[in-house]
Amino acid sequence: MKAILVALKYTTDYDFDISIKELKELCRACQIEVTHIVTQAADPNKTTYVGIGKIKEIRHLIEDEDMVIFNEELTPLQLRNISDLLGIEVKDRTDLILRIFESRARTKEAKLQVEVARLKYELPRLAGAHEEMYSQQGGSGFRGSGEQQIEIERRHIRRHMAQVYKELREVTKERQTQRKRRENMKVVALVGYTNAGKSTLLNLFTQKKVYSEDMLFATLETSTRQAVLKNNRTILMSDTVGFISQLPHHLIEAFKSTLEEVKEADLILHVVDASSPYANKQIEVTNMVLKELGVETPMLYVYNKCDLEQAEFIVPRDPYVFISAKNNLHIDKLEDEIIKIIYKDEERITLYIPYEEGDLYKKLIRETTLIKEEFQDECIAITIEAPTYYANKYSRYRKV
Ligand SMILES: Nc1nc2c(ncn2[C@@H]2O[C@H](COP(=O)(O)OP(=O)(O)OP(=O)(O)O)[C@@H](O)[C@H]2O)c(=O)[nH]1
Ligand SMILES: [Mg+2]
Repeated sequence: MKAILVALKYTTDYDFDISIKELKELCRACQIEVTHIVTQAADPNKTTYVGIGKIKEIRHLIEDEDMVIFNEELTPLQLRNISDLLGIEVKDRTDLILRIFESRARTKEAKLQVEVARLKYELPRLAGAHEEMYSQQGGSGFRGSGEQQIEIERRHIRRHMAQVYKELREVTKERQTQRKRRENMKVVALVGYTNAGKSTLLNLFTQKKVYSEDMLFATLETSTRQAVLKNNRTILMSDTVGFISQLPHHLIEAFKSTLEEVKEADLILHVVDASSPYANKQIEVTNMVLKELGVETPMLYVYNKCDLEQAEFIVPRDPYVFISAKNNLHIDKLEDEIIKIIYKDEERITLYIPYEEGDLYKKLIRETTLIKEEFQDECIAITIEAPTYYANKYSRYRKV
């Protein structure tokens, strides 16, 4: 499929460049070939987004393209007017992002979340499409029945939406109960701009395959895996959907429940593509979305792709590490930092476990960090780093 892209340049040049580059990436992810990029330095026009002169210019450009794609979410009015004027399919940035999410969603929850976002986007745009259709068919005479038809469709969508919401609530509840069974394990969430390298890092830690690709939004679901750190502690690591500037609001809403896990994590690894010329901006966008979600979890900045040259001057934000997930560089240092942060509230205790209580010994080894063990006559003396409440819970083992 081929498309002409249309963008307004009314913010600073810098943001404009990022956003055009991303729109092209979004097209690539949708297998759409870009033939022209039409820009205009102006504020958005209420009725046609770009000026009417630009619309004419676009109309002249159209040859064998299938659609014209606008760089921002168009209002229902703009969408209808532009479609009328151009006589070709008109899409916007939100529609592209929704499409990508639709094609990538795998779990039931992600599918339902995207469906909610899609329905919310479509509902107010329904009228536009139909009015156009009916006016083409027979002019004003059909108007009455056309409006009736729209009302029927609207009601249908609303009913469907209520059904999807209900299903979504059930699925979310199910996942939340599963999450409660995570024992004593610490949870580390990978968060960051799309294509930063989150899935690559998760793979490295868990040695299991999570889909990773040089493409926007390769990951849509929060996939959680166990990883064993070098202090032998098992943690849970979750991968999340990548962020992007101008992420449609409906999508943030829809994905809120998935991102709830980020809120409850013990640590966020904010993965940054340090080779991107837009690294600083991408950090800001990600932090803004997190703020909107009310996330206050401790954060460690992970500047990834340090094997490549830095395209932008980066003043690292504390605390931070520079790594390369793909080339396994400085992962040791990253692990040290993770351990330092997530186990900071633990204390060192020595317990004397009688040989008969081998199961307790195994449990403690699994749940805590073993510092030293000594096989004595009647018991094993273990020095461990464990949550502070362990001292109380196992007080009877603190003396021989
Ligand atoms: N050069 C280099 N490339 C890397 C590094 N880490 C990841 N990549 C590449 O960056 C691309 C994106 O990696 P992913 O792990 O899929 O990124 P992501 O953050 O999960 O992306 P989304 O799922 O879209 O949010 C892939 O082509 C990786 O091979 C690195 O350290 N160096
Ligand atoms: Mg990913």
